[in-house]
Amino acid sequence: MRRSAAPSQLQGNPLKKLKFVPPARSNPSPDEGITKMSPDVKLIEVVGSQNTFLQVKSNPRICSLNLPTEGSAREINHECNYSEKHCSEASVTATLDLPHTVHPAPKEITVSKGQEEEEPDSLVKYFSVVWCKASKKKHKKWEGDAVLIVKGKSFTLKDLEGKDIGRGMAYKLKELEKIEEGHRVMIGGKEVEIMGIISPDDFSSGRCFQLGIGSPAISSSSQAAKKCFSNPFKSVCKPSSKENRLGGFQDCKPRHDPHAPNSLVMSRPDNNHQWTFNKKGFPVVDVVIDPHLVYHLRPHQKEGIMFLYECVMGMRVNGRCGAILADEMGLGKTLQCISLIWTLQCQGPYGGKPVVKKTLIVTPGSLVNNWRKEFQKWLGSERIKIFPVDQDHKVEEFTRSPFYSVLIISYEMLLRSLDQIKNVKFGLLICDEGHRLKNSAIKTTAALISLSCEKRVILTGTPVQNDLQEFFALIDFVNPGILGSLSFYRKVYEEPIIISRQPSASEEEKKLGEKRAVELTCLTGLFILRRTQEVINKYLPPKIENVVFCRPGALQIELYRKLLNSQAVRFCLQGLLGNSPHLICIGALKKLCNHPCLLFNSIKEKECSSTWDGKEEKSLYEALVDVFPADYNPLMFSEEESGKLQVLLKLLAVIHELRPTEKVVLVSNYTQTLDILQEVCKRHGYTYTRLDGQTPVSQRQQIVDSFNSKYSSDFIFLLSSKAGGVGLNLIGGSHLILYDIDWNPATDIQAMSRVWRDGQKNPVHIYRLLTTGTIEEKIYQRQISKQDLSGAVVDLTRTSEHIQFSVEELKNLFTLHESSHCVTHDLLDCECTGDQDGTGKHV
Ligand SMILES: Nc1ncnc2c1ncn2[C@@H]1O[C@H](COP(=O)(O)OP(=O)(O)OP(=O)(O)O)[C@@H](O)[C@H]1O
Ligand SMILES: [Mg+2]
Repeated sequence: MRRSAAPSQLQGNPLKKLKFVPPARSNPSPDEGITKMSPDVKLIEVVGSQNTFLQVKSNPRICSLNLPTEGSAREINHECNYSEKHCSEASVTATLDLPHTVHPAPKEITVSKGQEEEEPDSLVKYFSVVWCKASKKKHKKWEGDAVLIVKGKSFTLKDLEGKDIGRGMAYKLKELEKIEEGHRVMIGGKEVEIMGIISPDDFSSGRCFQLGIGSPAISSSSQAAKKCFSNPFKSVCKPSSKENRLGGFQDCKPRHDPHAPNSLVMSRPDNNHQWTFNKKGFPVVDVVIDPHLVYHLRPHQKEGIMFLYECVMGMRVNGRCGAILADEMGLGKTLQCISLIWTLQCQGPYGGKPVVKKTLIVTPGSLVNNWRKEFQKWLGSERIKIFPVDQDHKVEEFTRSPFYSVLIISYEMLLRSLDQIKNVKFGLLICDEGHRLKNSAIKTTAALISLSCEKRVILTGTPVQNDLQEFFALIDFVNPGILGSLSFYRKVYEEPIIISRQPSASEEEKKLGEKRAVELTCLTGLFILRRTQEVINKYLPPKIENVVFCRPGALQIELYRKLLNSQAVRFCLQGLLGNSPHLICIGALKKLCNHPCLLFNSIKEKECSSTWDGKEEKSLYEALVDVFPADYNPLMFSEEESGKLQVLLKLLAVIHELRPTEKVVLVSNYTQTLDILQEVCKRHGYTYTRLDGQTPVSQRQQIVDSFNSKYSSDFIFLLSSKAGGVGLNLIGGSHLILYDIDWNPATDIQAMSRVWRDGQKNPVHIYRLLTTGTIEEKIYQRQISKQDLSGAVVDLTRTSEHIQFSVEELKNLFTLHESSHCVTHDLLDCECTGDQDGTGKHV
């Protein structure tokens, strides 16, 4: 029988050959790497002010130092069961919150709901097929590969993007018995020829669809992935004499001695790699990391460099040279990349020829200078010539000069200078804080894709966690096409995974979704590496987290009640208004928690503005102004009006007095709040510096450096977390106060990581201020439960605008608990009555 070949048949039928070897994990298994997030918590009541401290000990070695309590506070509970109630186990293995257990393939799998209803118990079989339109022609022109699902008496034909392309019902038993290799059958106007059997496992994992996306590359790569990552030193290889004889390259030596003690030698390319990339037959030479760098590297960084090297060299996934380094904040992603760049620019496995000539580093504007400093710190100024683009150093200078090999530029500047940058051939592209590329439609992503550089690395401490489309965009950026087209990805991975997570999902749907998720993790795990802060804990000083519950001031309570009684809030609760009015209400309550004068300013602004944004907002503010004294002047605000501000001032006074050499980073999400905090600093004579969205990029590093310097006289660093938080090193401060709370725990974690990172010398104290009984406590509770659920990092840019609430949730949010000292503590069902002294005895 002669027949034309369908696309996949041109290279034989890979499906028949396809033998999937599950890739070894480059990450620790859940058991190895579980991060216990369960904090040790202490509640501490600050006597006199009735404010409550909840102390979270996140490091078991922490000494129980609690500054503000000295002389003025007593511990009221330390036996509460908090850690059990709020503990969560963080998955450290991937950016996706996907399950990590592989369930054995079920013998019987049902595939679609419709069919399941008709024939719940029937056996399901899967076949790889080719199909064409039905015709009487002897020699068929096969149009494509497909997957045939035979369930009971019904057939479903799916193309390799997972879409249904044909269905047939009520086949005779005789017909069904004949279904085997070479047999032809008609399905929905299509003629189908059976090519082979697909195992239930290959179907449920989705691997059978990978024919369409070049699975051979992926499967062969799994060998590379099997390499043990835990001991990079094992792979030290001697150059073989046979290779050295090849082409008379006997003199080709590694740049550094691969046999020296502690040398870090990169993996040697296997035969496949040599076949593809060493056509000229250069001798294979060991690539050895500069011992000067190795001396400083932490074990996880050595591992990370090996991983990056293998990825960008195309050793882990054939023909793909992208990687995502998603280590948590502060793990030294910069140093790992610098080591990679320095290595690739000087060395290579084939004849020792450098792999990369020029590297492009794209980073947020505030970090351009940080990269320059890190290069200087690790490599000095002589080894490598870097060119950071700033006001005085334009891209043209780089493009004109052969002198520089590394261009460091901000995302904004990249867009402006794209035409010039396109003229340079970059061998390596590094995108720092690359989670911003999660949207393939944005200009920056399109611009970077247009650069046609194959070796792409995304660095991110806050990878996209649960949004499968954003995940796709990041993957597709570093390794274009590896997950197939977007429509394929949606059908084969996203849809089954999402369906399986819905409460209404059937057992089969759950299993299928889980399988697909595992498969997706396996595929992407080859080139994604994520380690948690656990790995550097032992190098860092202890961190003590305190959650401080602050009683609101009298004016705050009165205004809060009024706001909750407003028509706008009532309408929200009745679900009567569209147009997200609840966000306006939430915004007003949050402002009020920070300080009533912020609310006053909003009311006045709205009064003056000729265009009202809507009736709802008007009704929200109505009659509020009457609560303020007639001569209220927001510029002369009183500190007593805000409970949190009062606590803050006490806290600052204690730190200043007891630890005069230590410095404080004071964080808010709002610039208006920072204005208030700045005014407070002035009033109390505290020296300060400030960085927010308005701070010119060119000045940021200088501000950071001067604060970090031991000669700095600044006591406080005022920081807008959203504007400039990512990537900054603020190790000059050892106390960090979060003045307000964000819906997204990742924003707060970002801020905390500014001080608790490598280089920090003092124990770090984190204080989170929350107004008791108000929306702030609710947001905190939501944060905790969110962490409980995902146990990992979530998308930083997700703001309250994206948050949906049910009416029930809104009712809870819009309730003021006036009588409770600490609603969070009440919810813990803790048996302590709150009267316990620091010795652990009830008094
Ligand atoms: N091996 C090391 N020894 C000492 N200090 C180190 C080491 N590695 C990194 N550091 C320092 O740790 C700090 C944090 O590193 P880096 O800024 O690269 O973190 P990061 O992983 O990029 O975090 P983020 O996600 O917050 O940007 C820097 O000051 C860096 O110089
Ligand atoms: Mg960084």
